[in-house]
Amino acid sequence: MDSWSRRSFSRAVEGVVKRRKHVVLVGLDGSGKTTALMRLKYRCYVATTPTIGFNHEKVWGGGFRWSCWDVGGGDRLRGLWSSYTRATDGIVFVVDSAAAEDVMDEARVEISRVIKMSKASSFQLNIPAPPLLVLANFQDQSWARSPQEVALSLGLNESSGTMWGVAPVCALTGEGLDQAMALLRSLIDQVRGESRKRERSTRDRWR
Ligand SMILES: Nc1nc2c(ncn2[C@@H]2O[C@H](COP(=O)(O)OP(=O)(O)OP(=O)(O)O)[C@@H](O)[C@H]2O)c(=O)[nH]1
Ligand SMILES: [Mg+2]
Repeated sequence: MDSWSRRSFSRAVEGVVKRRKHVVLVGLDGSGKTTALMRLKYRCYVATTPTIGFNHEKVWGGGFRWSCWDVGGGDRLRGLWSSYTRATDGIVFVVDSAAAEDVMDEARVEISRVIKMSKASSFQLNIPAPPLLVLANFQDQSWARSPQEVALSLGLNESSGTMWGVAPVCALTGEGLDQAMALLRSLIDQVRGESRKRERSTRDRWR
C-alpha cells in the first residue's frame, strides 16, 4: 500500500471509529426532551414550545459526539417514534420524575412499547437491540423520584433483552446531562462488545 492509500485507509478507519453515535430522544410531552437537547447544543437554557414533528442537532455530551433526534411526545406523534428508534445506536427516554402517578403509568406503557418495537425491529435487521437510557428529569423538584424509584415505576426490572440505565438530570440547569451521555456511551459499547463476543463464539462453533 503506498503512503497515499495508507493515509486514506486510516482516515476511513478513523471515520468509522469516531462516527457520531445516532441517538433518539422520546418520552411523554412536557418531559423535557427539547430542553435537554438545547442544553447539550448551546450549553444554556433555551425556552421551548411543544415539538410538532422532530428536532435534529449535532451535539457534544459526556465527551462524545452525537447526532440527536428529538421526536415530539404528544399522543398523536408517538406513532412516529418507531421510525426513529429503528437501527439507532441508543434510545433516550425522558421522564418527568416529579410527575403524578397517572403520568408515570402512561410513561410505563409508552416505554414498554418502545422496548418491544425496538427489539422487534432489531431482530428483523439482525442487529443487537440498542440500549435504553432513561433520563430521570426534573430533579430540581424536591418531590422528584430517585433513579431507583423511576426504574421501579417504569417496570424496567421486568424488561429483558434490552440493556438499560437511569440517570438523574435537570435539563433546566443541565445538571447530570454530561454524566448521562457518558453512561449512554458505555451502554452502547457494552452492547457492541457483547454482540461481537456472540458472533465470535458462533463462528468458533462452526469451525
Ligand atoms: N423545573 C424543570 N422544568 C423543566 C425541566 N426540563 C424541562 N422543563 C420545562 O418543561 C417544559 C417542557 O419542556 P420541553 O423540553 O418542551 O418538553 P418536551 O419533552 O420537548 O415536550 P414535547 O415537545 O411536547 O414532546 C418547559 O417549560 C421546560 O422549561 C427540568 O428539569 N426542571
Ligand atoms: Mg419538544
